Amino acid sequence: MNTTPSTAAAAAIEVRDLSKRFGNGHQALREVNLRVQPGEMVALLGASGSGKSTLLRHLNGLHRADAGSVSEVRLLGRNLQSGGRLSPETRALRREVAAIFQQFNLVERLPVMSNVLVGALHRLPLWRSLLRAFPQHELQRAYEALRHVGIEACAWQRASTLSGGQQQRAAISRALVQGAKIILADEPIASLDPASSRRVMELLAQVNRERGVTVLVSLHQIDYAFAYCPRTVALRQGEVVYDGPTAELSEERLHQLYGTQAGELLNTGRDEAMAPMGARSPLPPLTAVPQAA
Ligand SMILES: Nc1ncnc2c1ncn2[C@@H]1O[C@H](COP(=O)(O)OP(=O)(O)OP(=O)(O)O)[C@@H](O)[C@H]1O
Repeated sequence: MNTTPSTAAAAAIEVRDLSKRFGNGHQALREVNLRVQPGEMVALLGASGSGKSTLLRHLNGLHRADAGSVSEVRLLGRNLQSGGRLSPETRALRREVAAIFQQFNLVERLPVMSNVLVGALHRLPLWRSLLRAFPQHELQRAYEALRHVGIEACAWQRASTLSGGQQQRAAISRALVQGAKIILADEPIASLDPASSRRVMELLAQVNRERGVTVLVSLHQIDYAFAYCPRTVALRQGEVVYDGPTAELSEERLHQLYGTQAGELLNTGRDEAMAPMGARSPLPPLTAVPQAA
């Protein structure tokens, strides 16, 4: 993937001068500027509390920037919010964006299949979406998406019964069914074991590679960024302190950028992130999952 932004095409994600001070006075983001081109897979790296979740939430309108500021967030060339106000396009734009956020991922009491079919709701006429009357081809698409991520056997289980890794895979199938052009994933591998982490990252990378979906994924540790994301944007105390090729983020550089916090981003199992997928066969191509119209 290209890591050098070109100015010609509309960016998938464009953030200008984004600042956020919460009601308690805490400044979580400071004049963040970011441009992500369509088809990029970018890691958003930072120690705990550096503003990763806050930034991602601004990108789907869950948070609004400081009122009256000059901030602007544009997705796919369209305005999502500016000056702390959501644009009338927000709703339409949310259909193009899949958010894989831990707290809001799945409706736990509903079956996995119902959660995945939520991705298709925006394509249905009102009466069908009110009655949750999904046409056969949408059911088929949802089933194929679950099959692709390897959890079709769980289709009719309550979402609450899935493991953490399976829940993330269900959320990725929902993104496939939605036909999202952008995936925002907020620490999708936090608290997963290495094998599940690799599986989730491989799936995100595959959707990026084969469907051209732009992926912005927040990560606590650099290892998985090295393995899967050509570009890294690093935050420290709400500021972008690095934006460039992940390969150039050496351990020494991280120490320069983060000082004592660098240990939080390093350590861990680079070997685990880089390890081959083991005896399991590689992921089949995504062609089995029909594209959303
Ligand atoms: N609603 C809120 N009200 C007040 N402060 C908040 C709110 N949400 C986040 N913060 C603060 O803003 C800062 C950035 O938080 P954020 O959750 O974005 O960090 P993060 O990089 O995602 O951290 P982690 O890796 O631990 O998830 C933190 O200091 C946090 O306590």
